[in-house]
Amino acid sequence: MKGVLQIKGASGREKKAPKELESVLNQYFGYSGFRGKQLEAIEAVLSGRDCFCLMPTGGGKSMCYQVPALVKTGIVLVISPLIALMENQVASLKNKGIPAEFLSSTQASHTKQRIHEDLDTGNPSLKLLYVTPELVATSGFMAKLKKLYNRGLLGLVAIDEAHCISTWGHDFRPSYRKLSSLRKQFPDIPLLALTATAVPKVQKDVISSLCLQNPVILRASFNRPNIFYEVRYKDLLDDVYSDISNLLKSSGNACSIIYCLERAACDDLSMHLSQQGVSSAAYHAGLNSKVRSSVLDDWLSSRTQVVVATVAFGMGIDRQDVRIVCHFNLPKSMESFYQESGRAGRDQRPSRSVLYYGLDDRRRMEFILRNPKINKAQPSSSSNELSEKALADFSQVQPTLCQRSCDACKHPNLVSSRLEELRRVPNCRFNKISPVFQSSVKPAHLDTEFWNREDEASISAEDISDSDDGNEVVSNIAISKVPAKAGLDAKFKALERAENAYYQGKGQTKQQGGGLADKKSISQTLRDACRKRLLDALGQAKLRLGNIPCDDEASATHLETECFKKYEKVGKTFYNSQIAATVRWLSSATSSQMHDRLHAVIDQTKDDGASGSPDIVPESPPASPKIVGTKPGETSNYEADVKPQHICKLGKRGHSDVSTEGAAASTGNMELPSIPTGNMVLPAIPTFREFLSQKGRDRAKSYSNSQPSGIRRKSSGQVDKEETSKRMKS
Ligand SMILES: Nc1ncnc2c1ncn2[C@@H]1O[C@H](COP(=O)(O)OP(=O)(O)OP(=O)(O)O)[C@@H](O)[C@H]1O
Ligand SMILES: [Mg+2]
Repeated sequence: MKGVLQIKGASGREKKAPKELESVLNQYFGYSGFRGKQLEAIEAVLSGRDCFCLMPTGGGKSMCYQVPALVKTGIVLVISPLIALMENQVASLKNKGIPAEFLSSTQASHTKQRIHEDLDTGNPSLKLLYVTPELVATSGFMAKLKKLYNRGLLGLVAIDEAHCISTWGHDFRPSYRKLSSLRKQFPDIPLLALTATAVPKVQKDVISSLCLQNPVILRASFNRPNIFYEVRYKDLLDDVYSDISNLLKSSGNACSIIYCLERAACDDLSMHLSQQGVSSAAYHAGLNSKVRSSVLDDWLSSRTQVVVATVAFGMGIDRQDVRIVCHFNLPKSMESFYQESGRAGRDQRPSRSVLYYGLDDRRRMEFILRNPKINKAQPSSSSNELSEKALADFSQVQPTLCQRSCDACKHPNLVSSRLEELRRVPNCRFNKISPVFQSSVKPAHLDTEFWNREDEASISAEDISDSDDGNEVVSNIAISKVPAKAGLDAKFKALERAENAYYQGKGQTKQQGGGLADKKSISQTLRDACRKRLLDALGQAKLRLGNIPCDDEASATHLETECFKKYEKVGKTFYNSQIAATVRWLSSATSSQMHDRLHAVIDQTKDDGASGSPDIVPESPPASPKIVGTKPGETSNYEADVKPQHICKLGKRGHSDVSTEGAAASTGNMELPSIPTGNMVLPAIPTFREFLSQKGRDRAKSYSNSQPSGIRRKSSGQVDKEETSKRMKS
């Protein structure tokens, strides 16, 4: 050891000047300064206070107890849920010359003995001891801790991944419950609870379950600005395996993790990737520990580029330069998604999260979450409640605007058109549900590992343009840049380029310059027309939903003003798109969503019976992400099933925006067939592609597109009804 600072004095309060702490950080870890809430957490525990520290994945929570271990008298006991996590941290600390060990069933008995002997001495050399919650629960080990405590040698107890104590958390571990006695057992030793969970309910639960006393509560920002979030739609891809292998190849050997729901899918995908020349290996609990260990070693040392794994891989894996995290299947909750995707870019460098969204996957996940027998970790007594909770968590995998740190915000129209395609493509498939969701399917077939770490424990239309005139450019895309026969992909690519150019070039400059070319401005005539359009859609919605106590005119004005305020500086292209998105939203919103979005108008109607005015649109949206989606137990009709979802990170503004739903937007006033929803016939909204077609027809009369949508798709070579039905049969 490089000479741990020798502290004289009792183990309770040992305050250190920030400068001193920084020098320890620098000396042992080579970092120049503290991140996030590290310093506050360290100071809290050094002053003898309990502390609840919430920092994002990769935020540096470990440092909150590692630095105190170097400046505090006695041992820091770290309770950690995974052996692999402990192994990693201990190895890394030892490399830095810091005396650390872990105790677990996997340790050789002579190693355990040596550790115990050291603990028994009057002056243990150990500074950090990592243990599992299971071990802490044993009377033998508790007796040992008591001895240490009585001798003034227990300096701090850190509970890592503390959300595991909460049944509301995404990683509940029953053994964590036993940690509730720590506060009583060691009354004057600071307890430090660390987690990256973003759910307030879980946070409260952690604090109360651990009986933290008057804790210092620290919450760092959860934004991960270096991660770009993107969703790809399986149902729109010809070959998802090729797509994923191209993604990985184009990243140039970047270190990556792909998460799959099932073990077999890991093996299968890994094999495909290897065949395509991508260095990959599968990792899941079905492999023996030797194999898993060697897969992990190879990946950590860059001999393998990609690990294709179930969730058994990851918690605590500290590889800083993971550039891509893919979800081959939907994660089970927003929290899980945040945690798993958060394994990318721990070095703060630009990284990607790519989620492959499949409609079958969604149904599959809902099935699993509803089925307590598969959901192994659920205590039987509360399985229904937890199933509902799990489904509610899953439904949170929903839109939230993040201001261009995700595909929906950076390429709204691209996402819009894809979502639109998705909504229309697999119509027939929705009616013939994938066999796995039929009641005859036996849960046992699902070899999933998404829930817990048992194995480890036992062990958007006018559109964005690159010219001043959105219409012109969109037409150009439709006519010249992308030939009529070009594949959908080529169109998407062209759109992507146009969107990029918009943001990189004039679009932004203009925005910053504070002026819009006249042709981009939103005229009063346009606004009136849009308001009328919204009014019609609102009328339809009220017919469908019944009693919504809002004044139609006021509500339409309210919604139109929302769209206008949002895009007045950007121009009519975005504005139109947003209006179309809102029309779409009206065609599928539930009563509660309507109440949510129109609450200002509804309240006003209730209060004074008067119509609302545009000015009642709140400038600041609600502080917490709003869930916009199918609630558990809600209808699973066509609209609900294909309800577009995409994942955004928690926004920089810390709020969601209902209009993100508008990522499914399209525009134009073309005649299109209506979309049946239940007993209702809803107003049809043209797809973006249809919009392109319309524009092309108007401009050059060369982009004939008057056939029904199914035939057009076939000509585009992307989606073929016959093909779809063939796929269904096979
Ligand atoms: N102050 C700092 N400056 C630079 N890098 C840091 C700093 N503190 C920690 N790190 C590094 O950041 C990486 C992530 O740290 P750590 O594993 O503690 O994150 P975490 O918050 O525990 O994440 P997770 O929730 O995934 O466990 C580590 O490699 C760590 O060395
Ligand atoms: Mg950690």
